Amino acid sequence: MNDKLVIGVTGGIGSGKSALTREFEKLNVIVVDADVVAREVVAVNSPVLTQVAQQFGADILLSTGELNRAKLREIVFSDEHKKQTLNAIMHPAIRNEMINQLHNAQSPYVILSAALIFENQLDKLTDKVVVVDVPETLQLERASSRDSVEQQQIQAIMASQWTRQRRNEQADYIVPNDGAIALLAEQAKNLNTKFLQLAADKLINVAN
Ligand SMILES: CC(C)(COP(=O)(O)OP(=O)(O)OC[C@H]1O[C@@H](n2cnc3c(N)ncnc32)[C@H](O)[C@@H]1O)[C@@H](O)C(=O)NCCC(=O)NCCS
Ligand SMILES: Nc1ncnc2c1ncn2[C@@H]1O[C@H](COP(=O)(O)OP(=O)(O)OP(=O)(O)O)[C@@H](O)[C@H]1O
Repeated sequence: MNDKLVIGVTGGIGSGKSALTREFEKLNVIVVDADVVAREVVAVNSPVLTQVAQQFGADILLSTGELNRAKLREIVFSDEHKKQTLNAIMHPAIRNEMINQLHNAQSPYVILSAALIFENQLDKLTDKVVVVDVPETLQLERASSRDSVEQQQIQAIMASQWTRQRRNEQADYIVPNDGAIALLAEQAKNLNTKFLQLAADKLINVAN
């Protein structure tokens, strides 16, 4: 993405992307988060939410006009075709808004955090990709306790994402997250030093 260094952060559901990017935010790095953008594009009365309601029926909306996320999650992760329908509506809008936010970010480099970086070829927007890596059992445990969602549903979501091995093979950097959260802070600090250098190098290369 032109002269600005973009670092992707990815990992499966519950791997700890948000936990890691919070540490980068503490170092004043701007983070564009796909899950946050995915909520922004379906704001009440937005065109994307209208399309979702047209496809999935008006009862996918709560009485407040907001998206009933739990209901849509149950529908799309038990029916591949419906998931593809939702992805086709939402992913282009998410991508456009993420590009917009990356352009506007004012920090020496910017982070793009998304579970589906490789699946959706969002790595075309990034210079390097960090994979947050945990064993699948831990992913399942952490995601289901965070969201109070049955493990079976988390397993269905995991099955719709790349495997741990495939993701790790594509990584430029791997951050293990099977230890304490404090260890993430240390890893973020070390990577930040590296990325600031890469950002400076990129600026010089673009100028020449
Ligand atoms: C189905 C929805 C409404 C469920 O909402 P809910 O609040 O329960 O989950 P949330 O949005 O916090 O997502 C939790 C995690 O599920 C995984 N996930 C979400 N959507 C997808 C998807 N289409 N394919 C694979 N994994 C997904 C990601 O790891 C994500 O971090 C929501 O996930 C959604 O709008 N999904 C489509 C948009 C999307 O693909 N978002 C992922 C970022 S690109
Ligand atoms: N090292 C850790 N030790 C204990 N709990 C952790 C650790 N890292 C993350 N968690 C917890 O695990 C859960 C999942 O982490 P987080 O929300 O950062 O994952 P994520 O990759 O952003 O997930 P998603 O793709 O679903 O958005 C959270 O409740 C978080 O507080």
